[in-house]
Amino acid sequence: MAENVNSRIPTVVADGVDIVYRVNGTGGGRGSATAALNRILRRKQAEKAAGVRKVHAVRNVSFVAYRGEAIGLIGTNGSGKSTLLKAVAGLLPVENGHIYTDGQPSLLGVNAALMNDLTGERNIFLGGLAMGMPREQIKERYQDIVDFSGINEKGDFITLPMRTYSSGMAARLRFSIAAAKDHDVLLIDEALATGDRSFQRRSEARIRELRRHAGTVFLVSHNNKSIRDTCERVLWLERGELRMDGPTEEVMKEYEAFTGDKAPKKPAKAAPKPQQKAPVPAQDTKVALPS
Ligand SMILES: Nc1ncnc2c1ncn2[C@@H]1O[C@H](COP(=O)(O)OP(=O)(O)OP(=O)(O)O)[C@@H](O)[C@H]1O
Repeated sequence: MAENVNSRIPTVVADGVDIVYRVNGTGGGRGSATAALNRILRRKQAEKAAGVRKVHAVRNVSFVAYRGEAIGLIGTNGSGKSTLLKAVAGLLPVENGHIYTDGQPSLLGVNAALMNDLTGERNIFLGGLAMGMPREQIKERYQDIVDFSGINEKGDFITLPMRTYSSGMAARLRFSIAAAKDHDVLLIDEALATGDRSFQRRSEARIRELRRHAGTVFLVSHNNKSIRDTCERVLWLERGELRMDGPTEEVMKEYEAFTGDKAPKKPAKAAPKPQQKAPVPAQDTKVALPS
């Protein structure tokens, strides 16, 4: 019953959010050959080309997230998932609309603070401090973080600089540091994609735990299984717009039909499904992948 009450407490409210990137100097550097070429080729637009180009990454997105929810954010490449997360974390301004958050959102908490030239060990302290953990608490949780990350499974890597880690190892350490703290709102961008299966399982279990501690978790992933295993609600963004917001299975079915992922694994069993595949609009698929 207590959970029911908790689940009605809003933690993130996005109200008609637009996010626009402004890219400077899309015409090339002032004196560069590219700029000169641009002027020749696009005389009329020369001024425009030297100016600012806008990328409208998120369009009129509204949703309310509640305490205790784990919400998956899905969508094809370039659909605005990371952008929306950054805005919820307060790292990007919104052009129109508002984002309200209750508590401190952490975009995997420590990305910005970690330093490649420092050892994993040092980075655990740095990341912990950046998330506002007291030094004593970091010391207490240090070994758990190392064990969770699995960095030392194949040798004493935690005492080596982070630049010597593979991208998967670095992502695991980042997630492990971030997950050591109970967050009000934890925003996870693809962290689970880089780890191996056993790390993914540990991470998923930890996400479930974080939810129980009354936080809200957002998970961006292209791994549909991770989304299904971790989230009970999914927001589907496409070309910056919120296409669907609903229970995981409902949204995933539509999304997989859209991306064509609903590959018939066992044709014999798939017999009744062609009906669902047929209504997928062909144009949608065509416009879905800008990058
Ligand atoms: N720093 C930036 N400057 C300009 N445009 C950007 C910037 N970052 C992202 N974009 C653009 O914003 C749009 C949304 O990008 P975003 O990274 O949010 O998508 P995504 O759904 O997270 O993609 P992916 O699944 O490929 O990671 C894209 O068109 C992208 O080109």
